Amino acid sequence: MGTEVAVVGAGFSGLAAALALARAGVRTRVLEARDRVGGRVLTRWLADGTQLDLGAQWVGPTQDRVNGLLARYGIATFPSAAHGASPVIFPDGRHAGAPEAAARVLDLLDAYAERVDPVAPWAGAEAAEWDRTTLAGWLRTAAPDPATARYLGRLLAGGLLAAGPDEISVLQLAFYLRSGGGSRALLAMAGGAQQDRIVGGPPVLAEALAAALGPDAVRLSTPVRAIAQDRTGVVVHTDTDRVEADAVVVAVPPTLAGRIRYDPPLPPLRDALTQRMPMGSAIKVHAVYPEPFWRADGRSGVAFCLAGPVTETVDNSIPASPRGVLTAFSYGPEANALRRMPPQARQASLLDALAAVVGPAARRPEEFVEYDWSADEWTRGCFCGAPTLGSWCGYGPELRQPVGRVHWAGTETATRWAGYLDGAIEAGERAAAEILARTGG
Ligand SMILES: Cc1cc2nc3c(=O)[nH]c(=O)nc-3n(C[C@H](O)[C@H](O)[C@H](O)COP(=O)(O)OP(=O)(O)OC[C@H]3O[C@@H](n4cnc5c(N)ncnc54)[C@H](O)[C@@H]3O)c2cc1C
Repeated sequence: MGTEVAVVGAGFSGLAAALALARAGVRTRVLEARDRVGGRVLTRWLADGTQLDLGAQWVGPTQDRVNGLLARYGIATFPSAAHGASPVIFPDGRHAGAPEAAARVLDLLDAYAERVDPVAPWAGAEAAEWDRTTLAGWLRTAAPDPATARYLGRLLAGGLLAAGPDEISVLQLAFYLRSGGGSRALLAMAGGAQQDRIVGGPPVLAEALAAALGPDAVRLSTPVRAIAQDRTGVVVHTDTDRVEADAVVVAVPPTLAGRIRYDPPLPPLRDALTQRMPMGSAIKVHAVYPEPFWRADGRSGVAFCLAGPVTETVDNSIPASPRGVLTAFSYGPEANALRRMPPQARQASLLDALAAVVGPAARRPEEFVEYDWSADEWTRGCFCGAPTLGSWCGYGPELRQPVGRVHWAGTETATRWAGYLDGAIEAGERAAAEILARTGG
């Protein structure tokens, strides 16, 4: 009998790992807690066929892995909508351009990113200092004025990592910029990570990957509770079953990997890492209107807000539907404040924020759809997990280091486009390659 590998999690990372192993002739069994594949992607359809992507939604240039898979399975994309002005909205309600000095500070951060090794961010000469410096603290001296500091704090900590600028280190940000190819690649719509959307939504690709694995390769509604290993193999325990294998790929965010029981227990530094990579905190809501009325006023619906519960809005209407979809993102402390509100007050606060972007008609959507990934047992936050202050240097080397027969995947372990669908695929393929290298596959 040949090698057999169990994969925990049927997100893009677990599916990519399983496919790479299956292609090399390795028998795989994917165990997925939810009753669906795809993980942090979820598309909901309104009765008239309007597509609402509640999780990941964009792909862009240089994301070669995800774009390659879309091409392989014949799944089309369409450009994100942005017709008209895309202002920054200041706390006094003024619509204007981004603070002028922001570009210079971004250049400086991009230069920092160039000095980070995406495989070993903890290893650089400045790593320790950057790892203990918060983005907010750094901006207090690097940005020439408070408005620029506020703008960049919300843009970078919020927009990229769904956190507050007090919560992330300069090293984590520099790593993230490096991993995605620089601030412009990460932040731009056209030419950047927000360029395109997927016809049918990202779950279509996850379902294509699962189908390529063949029937019965993925077991849904099967949370993995424990992983035991010894000299001869691993045993993966679910609520009802035990799966024996030669190795296991754990393709879930580190914080969820820490909720699985291990026998023998994880080494101290690896377990400590799982305690120090909390998920980001984002709330993504969709307000749906009979049409994208803001376009008639010359507004794109794309805006960046310097105050209030919403940091970013985008026009998420799709070409195939006449309806207008405005999507708002709230991050970090602002998202947490929203969670503390009763649902009606939360909705009113979010619609007020949309009204500040496109006018009072925003307060009367036909549909209002929110999804909070922090409330989801099998994700517990988004967009991804990130090391807390000091943790890259303290525990980074444990991130991808296998523990015996247990290998680690998930977008958090990627070196390129970490935090994204593309990074999830890289990570899965890398974990598969580790196993193949060790089994001579
Ligand atoms: C709101 C939002 C917006 C985003 N926007 C974008 C975007 O526009 N573009 C982009 O590229 N990325 C985006 N992302 C990030 C992207 O979704 C993730 O990087 C990617 O989906 C991560 O894939 P993964 O396989 O590493 O992890 P996951 O998708 O989290 O997969 C892990 C899987 O493991 C399962 N699981 C967890 N614990 C267990 C267990 N104990 N036993 C069995 N199964 C378990 C989970 O159910 C899940 O299916 C976004 C994410 C969110 C939530």
